[in-house]
Amino acid sequence: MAPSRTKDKPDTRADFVVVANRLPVDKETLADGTVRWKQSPGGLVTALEPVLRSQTGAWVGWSGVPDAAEHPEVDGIKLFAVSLSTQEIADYYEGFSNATLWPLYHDVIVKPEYNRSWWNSYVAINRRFAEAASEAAAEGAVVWIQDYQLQLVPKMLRMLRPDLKIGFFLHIPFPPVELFMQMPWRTEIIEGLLGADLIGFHLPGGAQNFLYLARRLAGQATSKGQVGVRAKFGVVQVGFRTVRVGAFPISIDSGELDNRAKSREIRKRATDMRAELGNPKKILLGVDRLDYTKGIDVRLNALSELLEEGRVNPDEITMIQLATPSRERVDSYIKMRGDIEQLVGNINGNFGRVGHPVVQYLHHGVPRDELVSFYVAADVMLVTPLRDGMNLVAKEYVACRSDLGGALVLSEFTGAAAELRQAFQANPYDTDGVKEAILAALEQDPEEGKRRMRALRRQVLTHDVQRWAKSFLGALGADTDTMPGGNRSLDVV
Ligand SMILES: Nc1nc2c(ncn2[C@@H]2O[C@H](COP(=O)(O)OP(=O)(O)O)[C@@H](O)[C@H]2O)c(=O)[nH]1
Ligand SMILES: O=P(O)(O)OC[C@H]1O[C@H](O[C@H]2O[C@H](CO)[C@@H](O)[C@H](O)[C@H]2O)[C@H](O)[C@@H](O)[C@@H]1O
Repeated sequence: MAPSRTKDKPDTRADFVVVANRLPVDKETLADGTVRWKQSPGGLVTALEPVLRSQTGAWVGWSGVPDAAEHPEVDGIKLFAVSLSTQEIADYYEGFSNATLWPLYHDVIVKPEYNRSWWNSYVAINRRFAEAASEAAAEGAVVWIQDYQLQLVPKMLRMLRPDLKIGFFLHIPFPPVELFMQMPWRTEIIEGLLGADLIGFHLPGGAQNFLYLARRLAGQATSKGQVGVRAKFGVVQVGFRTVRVGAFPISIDSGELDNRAKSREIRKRATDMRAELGNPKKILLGVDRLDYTKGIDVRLNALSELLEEGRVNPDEITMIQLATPSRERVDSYIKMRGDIEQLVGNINGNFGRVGHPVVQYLHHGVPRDELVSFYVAADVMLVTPLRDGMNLVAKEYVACRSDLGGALVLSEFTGAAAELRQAFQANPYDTDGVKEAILAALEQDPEEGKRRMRALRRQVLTHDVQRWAKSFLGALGADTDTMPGGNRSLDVV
């Protein structure tokens, strides 16, 4: 992706429009006042950017900073910026989206805050996104709305533009009824979502939870059978309209990543990295936004106990934790950062040597090629969320391992766990279980490791993001003939 210059709002309407809280690029103003655009954080953008590039479409979203109304141009994608003020970012994004909905939908790992002025802002900003989408969409266009920040947009947009085909995809878990019922504006949210023609979740469980709540809160007639994966959709009857509900596990551009990871430059960089780290026997790796859902503390606590018990030798391992800054003004994130950094400090204080910290922790993102080199270099990938909608990092690691090396430790509570069955899976709340999974990954027999990695790669390479988009958009009734791939050829040794 090469963001180039900014321009006026695109003057033609598009037949295919993605609406997401974030644009694929964030605006950054450097100390000398120059402006540059860089890829936005998170898996939603990683997944959708190649999909939109393969279609001629438009993307409606926010540029990540206050009061920015420029419309950057990215690889031919028309970008429609939605401007948010500082107060709106505090109320709609940091408040209702990330201190109410995010924890409620992630098993209330921290306590959700229910604040009426945040809700009012959420309604107002959802209306602004609906108006922007309406402006961007041509007559009869397909509009694909993304994620929890925009759950009211489907209904608002339908009222503005009944001619459109409207899809909605939720990138995070959809909670069970016992938790969702806490939400003071629960009926408004269910009715907002029901404005779509098709509502997608990563897993059948989320779809099932939604169907139950549509029946209970919106009083709609719904199907009762089990929802399948990319098949056997649920149905909600809303007056004369039929809304379909399905499970579509998201993925990555696995073929592209597989090729990139095989390049000579990446291989060499991975070898150099190992040498820079002092050629440890084993490299362990964590790659996450710094978020309390990701269970960074889970893996650090497990590692700390293994070191204390002498079951892992600190001279033989290095753990690298990349932690991209995220939602840094939200209280729970501020506290968690302190907790994680203290844990890292404790491990290094107790088990490190001068020139050899056991855990190398970076609180900033690294360039994509550097990240890919880390994946290639790592012997054990640690993915231990307490809850995660999918977790693309787990799939990226697998896509980078055409050498069939490496081992994946994976929390059962990620969406990815349903597909990556040959990973070393563990319950992140069971510290002993996580320790056993880490030890098993560190000590795996190389032939057994190859067998596992071959099976993981078969799943990731045949279920890529193009297939995800094609299955969702096909079910929505969009024309998917121009979309590439969906069933890339296997390239496993
Ligand atoms: N370039 C780069 N990408 C990163 C970095 N850290 C995380 N990512 C990407 O961010 C995405 C995270 O997606 P996912 O695991 O689904 O978790 P999410 O953050 O909750 O969306 C993946 O595509 C990662 O490759 C980094 O340091 N550099
Ligand atoms: O936009 P931010 O507040 O900086 O957060 C980044 C994104 O985080 C979340 O990502 C989710 O989507 C991934 C792709 O489907 C999925 O793998 C992961 O489990 C989710 O956590 C969030 O849902 C996005 O809206 C944010 O842009």
